[in-house]
Amino acid sequence: MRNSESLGCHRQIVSIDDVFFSYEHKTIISGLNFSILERDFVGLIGSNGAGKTTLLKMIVGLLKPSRGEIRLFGEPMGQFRDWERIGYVPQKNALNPLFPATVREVVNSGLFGKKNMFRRLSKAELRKADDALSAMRIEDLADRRIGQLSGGQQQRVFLARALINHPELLILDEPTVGIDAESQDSFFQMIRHMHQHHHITFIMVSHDMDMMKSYLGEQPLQKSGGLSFYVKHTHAPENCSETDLTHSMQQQLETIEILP
Ligand SMILES: Nc1ncnc2c1ncn2[C@@H]1O[C@H](COP(=O)(O)OP(=O)(O)OP(=O)(O)O)[C@@H](O)[C@H]1O
Repeated sequence: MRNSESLGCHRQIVSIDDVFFSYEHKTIISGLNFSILERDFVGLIGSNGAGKTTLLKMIVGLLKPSRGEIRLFGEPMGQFRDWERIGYVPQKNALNPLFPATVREVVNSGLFGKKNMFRRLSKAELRKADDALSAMRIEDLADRRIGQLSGGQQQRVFLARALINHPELLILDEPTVGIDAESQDSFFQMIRHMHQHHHITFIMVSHDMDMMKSYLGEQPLQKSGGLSFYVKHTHAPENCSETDLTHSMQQQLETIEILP
């Protein structure tokens, strides 16, 4: 784990403390320690089956560590309730063309969390949905069925869904699988822009070593089992206070406009 003395004024967004995870008797993650700081970009790399998705699922509370603790925004996972602060785009395969939901319905579903899916949306919520659609430049697809879109278009829809609550932490599990090289480039460009200008903290799993290394450096910051963590972290000015940073982040998020 990184030395907390060297962390400046950046808050810990995720801290993973001596975490183990097993499926039945097979140990997948063993004694993992890692901290993710505000505005870090963490690239998670590992071979098939190394445990990348398992780790992300633990961070978003879908799986529970067999041992050890994960804290989110300083709170133990069991007490954490602010799930709208986290956007998660799971690994996916292309949707069945018959999947009935429209793009707008999929994006809106990001607002519901654990609340009733069938309630009416308020005007403010509808505005948030419009903002997310236009940030991803998919307004013109709003009434199309998501199953009928290309892989790259579907990926934008899932990103819009994850962005609808203006998350502070965005977690992406292999977001460009099945997307052509040109669309992958523009996707990564968009992600980099969001990291640099909108101060979102990222955790991204990808098998695209070239992209990861070009943005995050040649060497991983840490290795654990089959997982390698490549990290780009931003340092705040020496004299900043936590209050200043949080305030400036809020201002950024209020005026979020994603694309360069
Ligand atoms: N529900 C499950 N029950 C039992 N074993 C599982 C389950 N889900 C995953 N595994 C196993 O756990 C290991 C880690 O899986 P995980 O999906 O985390 O790997 P990954 O690093 O994300 O791989 P990939 O790069 O292929 O997506 C694999 O060996 C997998 O077969």
